Amino acid sequence: MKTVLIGLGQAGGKVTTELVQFDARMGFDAVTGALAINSAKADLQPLPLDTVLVGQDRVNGHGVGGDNELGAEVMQADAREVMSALDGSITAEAEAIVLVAGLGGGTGSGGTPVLAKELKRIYDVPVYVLGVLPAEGEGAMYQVNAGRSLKTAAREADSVLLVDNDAWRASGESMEEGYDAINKAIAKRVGLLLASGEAVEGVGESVVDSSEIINTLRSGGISALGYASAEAAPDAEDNINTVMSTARRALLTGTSLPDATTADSALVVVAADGERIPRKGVERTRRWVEEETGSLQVRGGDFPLGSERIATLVLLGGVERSDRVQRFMQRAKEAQEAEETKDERPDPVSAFDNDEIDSLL
Ligand SMILES: Nc1nc2c(ncn2[C@@H]2O[C@H](COP(=O)(O)OP(=O)(O)OP(=O)(O)O)[C@@H](O)[C@H]2O)c(=O)[nH]1
Repeated sequence: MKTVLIGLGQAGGKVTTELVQFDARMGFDAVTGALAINSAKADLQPLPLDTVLVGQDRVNGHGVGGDNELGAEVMQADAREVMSALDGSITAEAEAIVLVAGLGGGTGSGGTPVLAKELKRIYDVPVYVLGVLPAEGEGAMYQVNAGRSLKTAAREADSVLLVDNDAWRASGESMEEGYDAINKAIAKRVGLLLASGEAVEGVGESVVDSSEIINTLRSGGISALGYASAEAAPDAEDNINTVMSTARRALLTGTSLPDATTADSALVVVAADGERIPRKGVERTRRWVEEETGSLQVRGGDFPLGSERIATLVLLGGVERSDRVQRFMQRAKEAQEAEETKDERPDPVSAFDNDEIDSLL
């Protein structure tokens, strides 16, 4: 899927850089343009990307300090400049735009829903958000920011693919130490998904294409991505169980959003040397994912690659009713209640079933 990436805030810029580098290293060519946006000049400087500094008149290049309302305001005020910087990158070949951000901070958290809304007004291609949820141990401000940003982004974008910062963190590592590894894990998984619609070797009926990713995400709301890999035998017939077991791990333990298994739709992608991919295994896995997620809209296909390993991706669309998302919204609500004496902001937990809540926009 030909994709334009836009990284917002510090986390957004770093994850976007990893994605661009992964795509180039693998020779996939799925990323057709990339831009980083921030209100903090120092965070933009090290990035090997085109950049736009927003909010200079308000924060003078120093960032918004975790204030996501200010993050939303500066993005709105500078929207025209951002849109014109993007103009050259979003060419006719682009099939999707992906906004990448940490939802717990200020610039990325506030700016992402604003920019998603602006982009949707102008472009016909889907606008997705790749949003990082704060880990459980991060402070109350991060949880509240992420709750509000997620609610608004889920409404404005076509889908918000969530990565929980607790999901791919090695045990014993601090959050800061873990960022590099988490960002690489995100880049590999999301990079493979984007490239799976770009099959480089071999074209067949069973090969996944971009429309299957788009259709899987069409249910809107929140999505999640699972991944697992294993050594593959040379004969496809011998890999049926391997495909099943990698899919099981991808969904149950290797997912970007732990415990989110109730979904409206799903896509299973099996990536490996085409000769090693068992059709029967893909089909059996597709049916298993149907049972596990309760969805009747489960697609499946191959991604032929020059690799002797089998990597299985499970993309889930419409996971907002799953326990995991509800638990996060509860966490955001509790964090907000703890601050309520200072702040009268509304309750983010009812995000998906209560219109009384104020969104960011
Ligand atoms: N996965 C990952 N998460 C990160 C990284 N850097 C920050 N975060 C998370 O993102 C959230 C903070 O967002 P940032 O991107 O740092 O904030 P910002 O958008 O730059 O906003 P301001 O600094 O307030 O202007 C927190 O939940 C962090 O845990 C990173 O490199 N990788």
